[in-house]
Amino acid sequence: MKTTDQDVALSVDHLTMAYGERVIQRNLSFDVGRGDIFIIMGGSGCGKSTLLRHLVGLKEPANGHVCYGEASLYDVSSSEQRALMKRIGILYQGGALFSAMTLFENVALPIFQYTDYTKAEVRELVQFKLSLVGLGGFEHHFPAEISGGMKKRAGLARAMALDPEILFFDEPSAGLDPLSARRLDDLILELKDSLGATVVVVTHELASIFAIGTNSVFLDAGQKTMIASGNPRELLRHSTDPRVIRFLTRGENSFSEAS
Ligand SMILES: Nc1ncnc2c1ncn2[C@@H]1O[C@H](COP(=O)(O)OP(=O)(O)OP(=O)(O)O)[C@@H](O)[C@H]1O
Repeated sequence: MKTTDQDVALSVDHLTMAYGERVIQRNLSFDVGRGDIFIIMGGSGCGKSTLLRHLVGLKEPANGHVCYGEASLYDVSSSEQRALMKRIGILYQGGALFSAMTLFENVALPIFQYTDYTKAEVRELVQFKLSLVGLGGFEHHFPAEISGGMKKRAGLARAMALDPEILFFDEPSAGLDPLSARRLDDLILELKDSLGATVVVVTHELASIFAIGTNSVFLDAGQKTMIASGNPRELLRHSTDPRVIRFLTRGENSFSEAS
C-alpha cells in the first residue's frame, strides 16, 4: 500500500554510509511508517548500528538524506537539529545508565536537560515513567543493584522521558535470557500501543523480529546495500532471495515462532 507523507515518521533517501574511504552501505532508500515497529536486520558487520547512528544524528551521511518530515536532519541548522532530536528517544545496548546515579536521577537527566519543568513536575514524571516499565519503587536504586532486564527497562524509561515520537533500540535483547527478552518485547509492544510511538529496532534475534516487527530493511554486507524490505513474516513467506531466507530461517525454534 502506498503511504502518504503524513503516514511517514522518517524517510531515508539514497543514503550512503562510510567510515573515511570505506563504504559500509550505499543507496539505502526506505520509509519508516508512523506506528511501525521497524526492524533493521542483516548479518554481523553489515552496518546495522552504523545505520542507526545515521538515523539519530550521530553520523553524517557520505551521501543522501535522513528526513524527519520536511526536514533533512544533516542539512538543517544546529538549533533545528536539536529540536528534531528532542522528538526521539534512544535505548542503547545495556541500557547505558550512569552508574553513579540512581534510577530516578538517570531518568530525570534528559528532562532537566531539555525542559524547564519544576522539580515537583520532574519528580512526578520520573515516577510515572518508571512505573510504566514496572520499576515503581526502585527510584533510589543504583544500576549495579538491579538485574540486566531491569537496567534495560530503566533505559527504556529514560528513552521515553520526553514522550518521543520515535524510539530507537540498539539490540534491546542482547545479554538477556529468553524470558526477559520476551518480556522486553511485550513491553515494547505495550508502550508502542499506549503511546502511539514509532519504534526502530536493530536486532538479530529472530524471535523478536517475528514477534514485534511490522516492517523492516535487510542489509547485505557482500552487496553493501539493502536487498529486501517489508514485513518480516511476509519476507519469510515470499522472499526468493536465498540470503534473506537463510537469515530468517536459522534456528528451528525461531522459525516455528514465525509460522
Ligand atoms: N567507528 C568506526 N570506524 C571505522 N569502522 C567502523 C566503525 N564502526 C563500525 N565500523 C565498521 O563498519 C562495519 C559495520 O559495523 P556495524 O557495527 O554498523 O555493523 P552491525 O551490522 O551493527 O554489526 P553487528 O551485528 O556485529 O553488531 C564493520 O565492518 C565495522 O568494523
